[in-house]
Amino acid sequence: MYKMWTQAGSLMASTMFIYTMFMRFFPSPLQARVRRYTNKFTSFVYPYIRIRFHEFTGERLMKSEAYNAIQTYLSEHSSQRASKLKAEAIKVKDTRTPLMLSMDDNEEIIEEFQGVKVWWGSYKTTSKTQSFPWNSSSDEKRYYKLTFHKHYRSLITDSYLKHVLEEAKAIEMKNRQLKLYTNSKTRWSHVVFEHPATFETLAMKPKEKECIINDLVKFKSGKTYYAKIGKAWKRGYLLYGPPGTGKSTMVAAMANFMNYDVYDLELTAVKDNSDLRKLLINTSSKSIMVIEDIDCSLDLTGQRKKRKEKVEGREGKDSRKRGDEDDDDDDRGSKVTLSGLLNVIDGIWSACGGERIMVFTTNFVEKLDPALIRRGRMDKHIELSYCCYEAFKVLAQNYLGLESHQLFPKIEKLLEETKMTPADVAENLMPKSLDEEVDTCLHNLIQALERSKVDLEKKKAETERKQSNVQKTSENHGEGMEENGVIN
Ligand SMILES: Nc1ncnc2c1ncn2[C@@H]1O[C@H](COP(=O)(O)OP(=O)(O)OP(=O)(O)O)[C@@H](O)[C@H]1O
Repeated sequence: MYKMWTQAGSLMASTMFIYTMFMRFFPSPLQARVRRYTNKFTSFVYPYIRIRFHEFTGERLMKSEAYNAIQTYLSEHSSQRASKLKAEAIKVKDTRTPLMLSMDDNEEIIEEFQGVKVWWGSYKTTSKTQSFPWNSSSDEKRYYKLTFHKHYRSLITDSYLKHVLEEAKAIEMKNRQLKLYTNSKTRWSHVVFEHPATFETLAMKPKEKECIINDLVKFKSGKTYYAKIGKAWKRGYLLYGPPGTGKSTMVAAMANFMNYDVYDLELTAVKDNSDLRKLLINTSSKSIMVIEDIDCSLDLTGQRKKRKEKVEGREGKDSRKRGDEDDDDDDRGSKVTLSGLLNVIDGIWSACGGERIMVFTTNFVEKLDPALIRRGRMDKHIELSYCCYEAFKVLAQNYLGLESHQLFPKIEKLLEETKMTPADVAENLMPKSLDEEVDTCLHNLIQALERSKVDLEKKKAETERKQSNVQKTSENHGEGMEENGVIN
């Protein structure tokens, strides 16, 4: 054994010696020729192809997009397979972004694509840059190396690399942080969008929910379809219903489902149509543009109304209130008009990049100008209404983890007899203390529903009483007039 190691050692030393001599004393044309033959010989005995993807490319050393994509792809795939990983801590800005794990230096992973094995390795080279003898620094250059059998050259270079790039794009989309943009005058500012609402937690009839989800899915995958029919790749949704029925929650669920940024356009903060145009030009695709309470933001005569504060203490509305106060001065001279809004939506907003959703929300659909909500602008009209039994079941699951309970039939009956918004149902279901029992929460809801039923009956009786009074008065009035000979 010892003898074998000694022989191997001396063989290596001789090879190194010959190589050094060769590099030193042989003329360079001869060196090139020898290298060419060596390469040919190596590829004959070593039938694998190796491709390097360097981190920086070009003269200006731009970060290579291919390298980034491979890093993203391998970070997803290597975390299960590589034995040594390193965490890309810089990418972790909040808890929503998954920790990016990538292969450590000199690590290798093997994967199979259509039954063909490929090897990925992560390496770095260090070169010394020396401006002056006393001032030298080392330069680290990283690269990924892909190795595969030369027999599968076209499969790997055509299909596999395309697959890697596409997967990387999808992973990036999945992991990207959504942003919530809000406007002031002509500028957008943004914060990270972290609303937890999803379609699973949204309380509404399952069939209606499924219909909306299918519509969104169809829209997302409709790039070629929209191009074929010559229509801008955009879709409008009108969400209407009483306060607290989940319109804002649905916008958040849509954003999370589609993985789109949200632009919350506050029209009352925009000075005029020209500023509105500037704002809308500065929006990106893969986004949802929301105009909440459109009936309060825009007047059909072209004069803007001051936004009314409807529901105090609602999530996300406090900041808007503050925004209104800040922009009071601008409010006086603002002139965003309905036609201005329509022109911008149909013109610039449609023309600058696809994959855009526009959402209007309102409590009073009947107040809106038909031009604003006609199909083609607002393609889908969705009514969000008072809590039905099916919606209650979603809330019971969300808030109490309950699928069924003996009190459910009673609640079902009460929900049919009264009108309570999902917001109020949710509020009653929410445990008031850590140790509050599920039964107590359901009883709280039952009591609230019973109170609401009594109120509703009282209101109904009151309206009926008023109506009959009006009828009586008009009858008496009529009789009086008949007596006076007005009506013959
Ligand atoms: N359909 C729903 N599903 C789940 N939660 C809901 C639903 N509707 C309301 N909620 C709850 O009530 C709160 C208020 O709802 P939301 O702001 O979405 O109502 P809205 O219809 O937009 O009201 P407004 O018309 O006042 O803007 C939400 O934070 C959410 O917790």
